[in-house]
Amino acid sequence: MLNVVNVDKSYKADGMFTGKPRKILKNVSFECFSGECLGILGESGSGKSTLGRLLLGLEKPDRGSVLFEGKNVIHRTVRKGKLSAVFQDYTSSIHPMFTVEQAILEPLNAQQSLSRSEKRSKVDLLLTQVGLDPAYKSKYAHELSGGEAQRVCIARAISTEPRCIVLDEAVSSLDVSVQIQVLKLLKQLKQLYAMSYIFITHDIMAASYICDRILVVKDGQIEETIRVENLKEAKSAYTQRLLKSLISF
Ligand SMILES: Nc1ncnc2c1ncn2[C@@H]1O[C@H](COP(=O)(O)OP(=O)(O)OP(=O)(O)O)[C@@H](O)[C@H]1O
Repeated sequence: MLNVVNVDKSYKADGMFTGKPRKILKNVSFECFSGECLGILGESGSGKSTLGRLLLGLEKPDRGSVLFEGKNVIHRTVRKGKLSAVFQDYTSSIHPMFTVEQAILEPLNAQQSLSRSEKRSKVDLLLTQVGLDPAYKSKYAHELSGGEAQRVCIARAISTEPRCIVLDEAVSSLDVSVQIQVLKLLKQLKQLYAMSYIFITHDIMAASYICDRILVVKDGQIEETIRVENLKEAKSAYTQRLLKSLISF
């Protein structure tokens, strides 16, 4: 369904137009299958979020391509309504001047097929599906807790019934107890909407709870691909280190 083929990506060292480019992603190839939750696990700076932006068509690879159902995601029409995202920073993901209803309606408004009243009742349904009372629709972002705000971001991400959601550290900023609730919710919604997830994280516990398969990224390369049930046999030093830290904890 989502195919990454021989992708390279570099950035200028200072992020500007001067300086020597540094290769952040090196010949990355993999596929995320329909209905799968694919984890992308790696330490800070390994290139996970860069990969996430390329998957969403927000940036262009220097070499190679990202194909969604055979078509390049760089074209807006290929990803519109079918690919969506939930990021770590839930507070800035919701426009401060928007009510929850306006935030959820944003992607829905691009859909011509729904009438205004259909869109309104869809907002109520989406809020219920993410475990929030429909009365939340008149609240603003600053009136929400972290967990509530992330639920609103999830409601917005599923509003167009996408085929795939890229979740970049989507639970990392939440309290541990709220993380578990949101992970459970994501699992239920994945079933309900028959979606795929790309779950970007440095948290092996969260990844092993929600993912079917995990790609371990190191220095911009895929070090290992492993099914969650085989995690204990992971070869990469990074994964072994993470597993050990869990056991000693
Ligand atoms: N727009 C940019 N311009 C220049 N360098 C960048 C840019 N985006 C990312 N980088 C660099 O690319 C490297 C990989 O960053 P990236 O955010 O993809 O890593 P990550 O694995 O997601 O890290 P973290 O877990 O800390 O978020 C970092 O060294 C970062 O400084």
